[in-house]
Amino acid sequence: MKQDETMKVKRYDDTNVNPDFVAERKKCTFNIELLTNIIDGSSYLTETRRQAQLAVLNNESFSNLPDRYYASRDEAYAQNIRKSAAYIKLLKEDKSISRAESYFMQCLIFPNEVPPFSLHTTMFTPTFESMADEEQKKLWMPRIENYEILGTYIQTEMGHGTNVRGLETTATFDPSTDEFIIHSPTLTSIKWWPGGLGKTCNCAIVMASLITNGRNEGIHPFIVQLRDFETHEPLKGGLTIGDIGTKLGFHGMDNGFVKFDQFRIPRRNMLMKSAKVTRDGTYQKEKKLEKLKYGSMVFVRAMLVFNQAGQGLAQAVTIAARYSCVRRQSEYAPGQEEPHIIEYQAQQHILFTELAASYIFYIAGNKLRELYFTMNYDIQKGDLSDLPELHALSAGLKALTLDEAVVGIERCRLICGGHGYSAASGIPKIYTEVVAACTYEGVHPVLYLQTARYLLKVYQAALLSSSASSLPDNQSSKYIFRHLHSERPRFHFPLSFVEIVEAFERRALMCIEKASKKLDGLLATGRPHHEAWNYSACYLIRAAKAHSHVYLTSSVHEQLETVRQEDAGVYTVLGQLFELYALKSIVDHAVEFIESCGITTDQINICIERIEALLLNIRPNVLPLVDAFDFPDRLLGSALGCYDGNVYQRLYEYALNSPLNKSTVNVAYFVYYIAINIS
Ligand SMILES: CCCCCCCC/C=C\CCCCCCCCCCCCCC(=O)SCCNC(=O)CCNC(=O)[C@H](O)C(C)(C)COP(=O)(O)OP(=O)(O)OC[C@H]1O[C@@H](n2cnc3c(N)ncnc32)[C@H](O)[C@@H]1OP(=O)(O)O
Ligand SMILES: Cc1cc2nc3c(=O)[nH]c(=O)nc-3n(C[C@H](O)[C@H](O)[C@H](O)COP(=O)(O)OP(=O)(O)OC[C@H]3O[C@@H](n4cnc5c(N)ncnc54)[C@H](O)[C@@H]3O)c2cc1C
Repeated sequence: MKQDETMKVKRYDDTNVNPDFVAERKKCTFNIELLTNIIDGSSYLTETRRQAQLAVLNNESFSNLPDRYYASRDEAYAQNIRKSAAYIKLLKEDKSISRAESYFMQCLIFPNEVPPFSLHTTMFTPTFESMADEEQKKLWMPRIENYEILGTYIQTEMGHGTNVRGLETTATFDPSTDEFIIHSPTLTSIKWWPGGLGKTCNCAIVMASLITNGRNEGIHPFIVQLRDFETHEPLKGGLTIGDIGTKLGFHGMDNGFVKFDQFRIPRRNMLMKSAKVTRDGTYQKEKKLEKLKYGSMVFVRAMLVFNQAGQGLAQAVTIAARYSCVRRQSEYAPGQEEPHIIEYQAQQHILFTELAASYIFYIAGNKLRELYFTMNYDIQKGDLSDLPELHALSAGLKALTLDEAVVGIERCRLICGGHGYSAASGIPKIYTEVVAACTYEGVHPVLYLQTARYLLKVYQAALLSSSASSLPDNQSSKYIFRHLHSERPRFHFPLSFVEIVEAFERRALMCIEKASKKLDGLLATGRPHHEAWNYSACYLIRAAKAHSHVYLTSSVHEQLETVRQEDAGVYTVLGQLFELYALKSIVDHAVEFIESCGITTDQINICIERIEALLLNIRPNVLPLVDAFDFPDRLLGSALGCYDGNVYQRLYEYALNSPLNKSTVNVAYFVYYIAINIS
């Protein structure tokens, strides 16, 4: 990114800070900057992020006016298009902007928003790059990279989302014209939900059943132009397109529908890297590359762990923590000043356990992102051996971290009392964005079952192997094999960090064994496989969750081992958060740990006592721990969570700006009430 010499806006206003915050920040026992580097991934990424954020704050085209919480849907969409236009212009003009810089800029330009063009970068382009052949890339990529083509990803239909093989849209090859005919044969086959489809995008990858020579060859991707490149009108020839209407959140996003009525596209618009239809209609495929078509789903699922679960929860925690250090309530000691609500143990238990979870998701999410890019490098070159592990991990972690994050965000809102319910707190917006991610890219029961399907295969292979070296070289195979072929360790309380990871692994292995036994038991009674699988679902989902917890604890433990060499202060606070998250999970799933690790209820009680001690340990650092996330105020968009802690002034300003306050007597009240009931 080109450096801007005129950068003048500071990311924080550190004048006029609430004195309570000044006192809190003085209690800090560790190097905040070092922890920020860990959260970002490196000091280089911290610096990159800050520069990118400054560039956004200095650019008036990216302001959020009119106020984002008062905007109607039309206004919210228009604001997003205005900012998108400026952002895309910038990306086109400054080719030195890196992928990381553009990512950081986008997060701040569209705070807690998925903007209308985002499907272009997250799904349309990656799917095209992965599924198009070289000639197709040469033809299309320049216009895609130049944003002349703005694409979305069209898979889901009104009647089918999860069951991709059950999609009804057809792409029938017509050899007489060398074209595919895209068609929606029923009401339920209307494509429904794609982001940016309603009003914004001019092209799409459409997933449809390929039919040639009378045979249905299954779901394949096609690139389809939807709108005229000049007038932006939907193309003629069989398209009905629109916006699907208001949703729980995503107000600035035009999720859309499209009905195809015998709409024709050239044969070469089928993406032909792993399968093709020749001029005479012959279908050919490379079986080994078949699963590449699922690739963009794996990508987004892997990114959602740090981007939505980690960042979303961390933002809610930051808001709740800062507010808790300002808000005073109730008489604690008779006759004395009301304490800050942060001093109540009940508040600490919720706030600090969510703080711990946000650190775990952020750090594990960063590691998953790195793992994705490492593994995907080989996958794109045609070596798909890591794909099952990556698919299982990204599916399970997307589900588990988002499940826990949305509950955590709501708990943060609740511990802010009444002001948490105001849009001004910023938490409702965070919630509606993050909870959407629990649905898109796959609903969670379905994703857990995908993870479990893989785990049972790994388990069977580990059972039959006498040496780990004969198994695939990945984390799942390693820990499952190791614990399957070794004695259960004796656990000592309080648990060491190494023992914590071991305990999570033993628990996961037990859950996998139980799921396997359950399935085998049902099969042994003569039930068909699909039925036995369905009635093992509760066991299978427990196994997938337990396995995902193994990744969370082991990857953060790995991070801790590195930090230990570097800085004692950061190691101590990060260790406290790790222990708190792990112990809370053990207590929440006590039955599974008692059974799998041979521990007692008394030892669970030791964990409960230890959690209370950790709350006291964490208390002095609470504000520095959320400061370390380094969220600019604009990103949080919160009167309660600003860096300077001037909560009440901002709440008052927010209310004064309410459109309802533009007049002293509202016209509706005058017309409908006074006119009818008082005159
Ligand atoms: C800090 C530095 C920054 C650096 C820069 C970072 C860059 C970051 C960039 C971006 C950040 C992005 C942040 C994200 C922002 C979010 C924006 C997103 C906006 C919204 C997008 C929403 C898009 C959508 O929702 S698209 C629709 C998604 N739909 C689904 O997910 C449907 C779910 N259903 C399915 O996945 C499948 O149909 C199914 C798997 C459930 C069932 O299918 P099936 O019946 O055919 O499968 P089987 O069960 O029979 O399995 C067959 C076989 O295939 C394997 N399989 C299945 N899925 C996959 C897969 N995805 N990958 C690989 N393999 C898969 C399965 O395991 C089976 O294998 P076997 O070997 O066992 O046979
Ligand atoms: C905000 C948002 C943005 C989206 N963006 C896009 C997009 O850009 N492009 C796109 O193509 N799609 C998009 N989608 C669609 C999304 O991917 C689907 O909604 C999602 O995959 C779920 O499919 P469905 O809605 O058909 O639910 P269904 O598949 O009907 O599932 C409903 C419920 O049934 C249960 N269930 C279903 N199948 C099973 C099973 N096999 N086992 C156990 N339980 C099951 C689950 O509890 C599930 O929650 C978006 C959705 C949302 C909410």
